[in-house]
Amino acid sequence: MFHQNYNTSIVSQYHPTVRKHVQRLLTHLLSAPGDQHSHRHHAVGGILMNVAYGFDPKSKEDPYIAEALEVVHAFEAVLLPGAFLVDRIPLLKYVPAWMPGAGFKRFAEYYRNATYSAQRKPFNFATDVMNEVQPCVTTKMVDSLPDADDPMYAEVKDDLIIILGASYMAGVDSTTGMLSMLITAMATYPEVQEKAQAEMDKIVGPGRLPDFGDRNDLIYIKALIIELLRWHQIAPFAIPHKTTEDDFYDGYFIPKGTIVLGNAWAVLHDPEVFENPMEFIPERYIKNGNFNDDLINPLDFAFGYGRRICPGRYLAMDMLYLAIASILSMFEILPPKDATGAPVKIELSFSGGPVPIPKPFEVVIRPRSSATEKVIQSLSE
Ligand code: HEM
Repeated sequence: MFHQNYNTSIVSQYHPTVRKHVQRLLTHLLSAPGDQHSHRHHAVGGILMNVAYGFDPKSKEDPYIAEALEVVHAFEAVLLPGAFLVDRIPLLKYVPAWMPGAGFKRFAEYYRNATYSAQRKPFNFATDVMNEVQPCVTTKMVDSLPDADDPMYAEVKDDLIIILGASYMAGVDSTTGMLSMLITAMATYPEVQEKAQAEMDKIVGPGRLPDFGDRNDLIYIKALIIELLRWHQIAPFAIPHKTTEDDFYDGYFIPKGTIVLGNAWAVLHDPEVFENPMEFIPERYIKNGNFNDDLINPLDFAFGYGRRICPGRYLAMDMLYLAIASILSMFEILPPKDATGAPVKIELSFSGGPVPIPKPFEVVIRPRSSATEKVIQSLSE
């Protein structure tokens, strides 16, 4: 279902939705730049909900989003190795839920219910008012469900509900996190920002927003986005995989059932391959004015591997492209200043665990000129 609805040829159908939410993001950044983190989060969440369920969660307090986020954050907590005592003392699996040490059982029970509700409510809403929501993955997939009296109906419908829920839950913090990296990189490397904006001015011009049709001509922006995925990964070890059969790799025997972690960070920061790997240098991905295909491409690592590779990667790349190109064409991003007026270096801090999400940070975002301010004002819905 995921690959069918989020594959490379389908995601262009979602461009109007991506465009609408990115434009709303720009107007929010203009009117309340101090809330930039929550604006980005809301824009990405809006796209994912819109694509999956066909409704537009305009308010940041949308109850479906609030419920889903609670589950997202619990999921990120449980991915932490050793988050629960039972990880270290497996015998605790057999004690009753009320006993000390069995907090994981109460946690699991609470979040099983919360997940059930967060997945079903938006789905039920969309299917209850099918004629009012926009065509979306739900409306399309409900049509392909078996008849209600078919013995497979309940199981297939349940799978659909879970997968639709996963699209929001897996996509929102990861994509917003990459946009946090963008803001940090731009405030830290002003010369990169200037080059990106110079390209934008040359190819797009000052009087309009960039769109998907400009993508192939924006070589520097492409290199910048690829460098962003190399510089910081949102899940540097992906999700732990388990071997399904005995294997040999590079002379090592790997028995069936081994937990394997792909270390994207090590590959993408190898000083033998990438000069100054900790620095943000989009130019490394440009050769003779074209995109440099000779270098290891982070797209092969930042979204995981094999059968479990991120199925939302094409939509993620479309969201990143339009949000990044639009923000850079309209806004200037600067580091905050201290009491003496000196720029303060942004030090990113991350939520712990295998999916390290950047925490909100202070930054200055303002329109590049009165011309870009007018373009944004003209977008008001
Ligand atoms: C820049 C943004 C994103 C990044 C960097 C990212 C990265 C990843 C990574 C590394 C994995 C683990 C893959 C593995 O274990 O091999 C993953 C899994 C997943 N991602 Fe993404 N992702 C992003 C956006 C999205 C979006 C927008 C969606 C939904 C539309 C999504 C849906 C999923 C799902 C459902 C899985 C679990 C797949 C499975 O276990 O079979 N992701 N993602």
